[in-house]
Amino acid sequence: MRYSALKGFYDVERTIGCGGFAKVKLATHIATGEKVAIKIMEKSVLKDDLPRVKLELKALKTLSHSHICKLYQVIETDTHFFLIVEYCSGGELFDHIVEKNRLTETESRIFFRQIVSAVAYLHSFGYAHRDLKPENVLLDYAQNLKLIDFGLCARPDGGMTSPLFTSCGSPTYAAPELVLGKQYLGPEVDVWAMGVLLYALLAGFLPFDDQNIDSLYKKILSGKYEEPAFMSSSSKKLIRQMLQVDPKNRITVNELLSHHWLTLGILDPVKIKSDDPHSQDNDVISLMSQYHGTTDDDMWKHLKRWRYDYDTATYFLLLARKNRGLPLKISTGA
Ligand SMILES: COc1cc(O)cc(Nc2ccc(C(=O)Nc3ccc4c(c3)C[NH2+]CC4)cc2)c1
Repeated sequence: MRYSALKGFYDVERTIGCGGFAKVKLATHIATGEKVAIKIMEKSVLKDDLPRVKLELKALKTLSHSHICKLYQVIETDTHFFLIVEYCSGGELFDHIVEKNRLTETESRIFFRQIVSAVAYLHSFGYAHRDLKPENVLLDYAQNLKLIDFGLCARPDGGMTSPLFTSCGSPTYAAPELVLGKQYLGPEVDVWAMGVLLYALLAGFLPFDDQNIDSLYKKILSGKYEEPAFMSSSSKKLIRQMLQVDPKNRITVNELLSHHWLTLGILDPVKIKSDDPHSQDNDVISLMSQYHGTTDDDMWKHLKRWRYDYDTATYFLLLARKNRGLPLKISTGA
């Protein structure tokens, strides 16, 4: 299908993912030649899910973290939403686990620290992801972990206190209180899902799995799962603390940050460090101001409105190129 809104700005290539009401295409940002992913959503299909898109956009525009997939540009037409985001060339963490059968405790620790850092950062803004599953955890070119798909994330008014009613996310990772449709508070749901993720990293299969949805729910509500013999006792203990049926007994994200299993071999607790969301980079600014035939000051004034338009994408993508030690260039694509 031709997307005229992208014409001249992005060369759209193959489909790399398709979820419920969205399709994700690989594309090239013409001005910089950088690869991007474009999440395409048809408004007619979205219908009453439209507020979720608005909520995700609001979240993504405030979030800037090395382990959260970056938003570059938003294009809205009468019929579509286009989210231009960071291309995670390593694909899904899930495929990485399957390929290696299961990961060692050290490999799992490295990935899990990144997940906890991203989720703690998200929670510090009062958001909960609520759909943490291996398919929503991608890898970039350097095997850094990237959280994606904040379509279900919630920022209930008044931070995390107000209960969220909508049951959402995929059942295999759904916490018991979600399965019961109980009033629940976001953060604990993410801790349960991270427990399922850590189990999948270490075991290579899921703690609760069943073809039949009712028996899957029964297993989740029982909180009983197999503890493979090859798992270390400290790993088993940590997973038990995360897969507590009663959310009140579950370990919190903050306790995870300094948990000995996570800090083993690394002195400091996991940092929720976020690279400065919108730092001013003068090399990129001067290249863009030359290209636009304007002054550095005016270019920065224009950029720091963070409109998430094509110039915002060009700025972020040139910054990404610079961080990869590549030469900076802007071309007309002609
Ligand atoms: C903020 O980031 C978001 C937000 C959102 O709502 C959805 C996404 N979705 C993405 C889905 C996939 C990719 C992606 O890059 N997928 C990808 C890349 C490379 C390969 C694969 C998938 C699979 N085969 C191996 C190679 C990027 C964003 C992001």
